[in-house]
Amino acid sequence: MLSITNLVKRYGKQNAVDDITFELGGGEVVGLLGPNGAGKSTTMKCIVGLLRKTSGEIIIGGHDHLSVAAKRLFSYIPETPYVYDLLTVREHLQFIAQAYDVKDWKGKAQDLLDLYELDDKADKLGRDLSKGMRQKVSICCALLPDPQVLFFDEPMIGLDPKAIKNTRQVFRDLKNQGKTILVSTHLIDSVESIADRIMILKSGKIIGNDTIANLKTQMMQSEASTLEDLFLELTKDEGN
Ligand SMILES: Nc1ncnc2c1ncn2[C@@H]1O[C@H](COP(=O)(O)OP(=O)(O)OP(=O)(O)O)[C@@H](O)[C@H]1O
Repeated sequence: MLSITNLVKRYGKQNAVDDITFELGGGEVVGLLGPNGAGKSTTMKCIVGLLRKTSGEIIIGGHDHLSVAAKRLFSYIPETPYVYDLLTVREHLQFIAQAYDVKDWKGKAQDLLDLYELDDKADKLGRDLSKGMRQKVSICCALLPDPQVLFFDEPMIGLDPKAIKNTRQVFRDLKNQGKTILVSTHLIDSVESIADRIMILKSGKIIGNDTIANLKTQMMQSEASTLEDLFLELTKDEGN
């Protein structure tokens, strides 16, 4: 469903994404882990076309990632939520529904507003929303068109505990519906229970790409007592 070949994104002399190649099969849920500055957001932004890649190929559902056909297939939840200042919460959902031609959108939008406890904020303007509320609106907008592929960049940051719990359930539901999901995070425990596979990015390179089951086997054979410890072990700098 997603195929990335030799992706490079250079800022000046620095390769923020340094020749990475990977695939996500249809229905696969993959966690993209890495320390600060590893290149997770840059990879995501290149995939969704917000940043121009330096080189490489990105194919979504058989289409070049910049084509309209590819864009119809996916939603992206950015690390920093962007909302329109002068649209209300409900108008955001209406806008997405009209842009993506979502049938019977009102009922679906209401379910999302209820799930994320935004119903009483539905008439608030974007500019008056807190960071967490913006994040919730961003997630609702991404879910409304019912895309096949979802790219979540640090989705839990800024959410309250209830919204985190709901988002975990949303992940499980999406997985059961056979959606393909790439979710970037610093926190392995936020994806441990739903991811089929974990990719570890460090200094723009993929240094680990394995199933949760295999990582757990590796964990037992090492000094690590949790996957978090194993992740820290794999990503630690030489000399530390
Ligand atoms: N606009 C930019 N100009 C120059 N360098 C950048 C720019 N954006 C990111 N970088 C650099 O690219 C590298 C990768 O950054 P990126 O934001 O993709 O990392 P990340 O893994 O998402 O980090 P975090 O977990 O902190 O969000 C970092 O070294 C960062 O300093």
